[in-house]
Amino acid sequence: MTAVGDFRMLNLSKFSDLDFSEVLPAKLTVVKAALLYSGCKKLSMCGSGARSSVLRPVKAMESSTGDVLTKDCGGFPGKSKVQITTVGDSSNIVWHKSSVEKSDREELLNQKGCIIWITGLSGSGKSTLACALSHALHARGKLSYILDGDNCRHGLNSDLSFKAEDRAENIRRIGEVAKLFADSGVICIASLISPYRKDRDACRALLPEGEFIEVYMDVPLQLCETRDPKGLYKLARAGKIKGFTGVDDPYEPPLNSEIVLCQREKMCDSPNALAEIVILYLERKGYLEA
Ligand SMILES: Nc1ncnc2c1ncn2[C@@H]1O[C@H](COP(=O)(O)OS(=O)(=O)O)[C@@H](OP(=O)(O)O)[C@H]1O
Ligand SMILES: Nc1ncnc2c1ncn2[C@@H]1O[C@H](COP(=O)(O)OP(=O)(O)O)[C@@H](O)[C@H]1O
Repeated sequence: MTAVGDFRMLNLSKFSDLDFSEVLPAKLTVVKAALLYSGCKKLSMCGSGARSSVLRPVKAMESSTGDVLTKDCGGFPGKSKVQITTVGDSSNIVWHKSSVEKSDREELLNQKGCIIWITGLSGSGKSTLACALSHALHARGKLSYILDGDNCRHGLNSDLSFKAEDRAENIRRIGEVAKLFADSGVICIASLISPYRKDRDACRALLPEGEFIEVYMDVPLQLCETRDPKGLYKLARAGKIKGFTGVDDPYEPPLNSEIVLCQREKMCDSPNALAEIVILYLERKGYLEA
């Protein structure tokens, strides 16, 4: 990391346990407050104490190509060398990097951000597992958030139908949102049918190796149909819902899921027991500590 500009480097690791409010002038107390609030022990901070009445955190940033971006998040005027790019249909855009990084947030939360992607037929127990898992993580002091396909279709994805390209867009959007949650340090639980392998794998590719954890609810269609808590299979069989997954629309089972939860008639583990399997995986992979 290259530091730029006129500033003094402060290393929080030296300050985090000390109370400077009595010995430092007011300007530096502002810095201390910003540092402590960030909770990031290795965060290097700098401020132009001599001229500014409010010290702002500044950190040098690098573009993906390695160029140093001198634009700071505190709005300092001065020369800026920025990387202007085009992504999809968005042209002339610039990636703004924050001085508080994923690792800083993870340290604050004492966990690692990741995505638990639960896939399976309607009625296979995705939402039930997502709730049990979120509850169990909460009980351990771990922050999680559920992105449920059904729920997202009430807002973010209410413009999408169940035809293949709309399902793909549904999955893409949830994947992108889940990626943001993971970057925030949260354990993001995405629970949606996501019937196509290609779409799930595209979401996996958005994250660094290991951070996308696919959980396959391996439950036979017949059992899902017997459960039918919303009566949707009955409507689909009666021809009143067209293109229902498993009935007249495809479901492509994952080939290499990190976790497969196999449920058969009269051989179903409780939702809490299934959640424990996922938690054990997270523990072993180090996701439940920073
Ligand atoms: N045609 C069709 N096929 C499958 N499911 C249907 C359909 N129409 C409505 N529903 C209801 O929508 C829920 C699935 O939404 P998802 O966003 O998870 O689906 S997908 O990932 O885009 O395939 C699904 O919820 P779950 O039962 O929780 O899976 C259904 O309640
Ligand atoms: N582990 C389980 N054992 C037995 N029944 C379950 C289990 N998980 C879920 N169920 C039941 O199956 C039905 C479908 O569960 P749900 O979580 O809504 O599935 P999905 O979100 O995949 O559609 C519900 O009636 C739920 O109570």
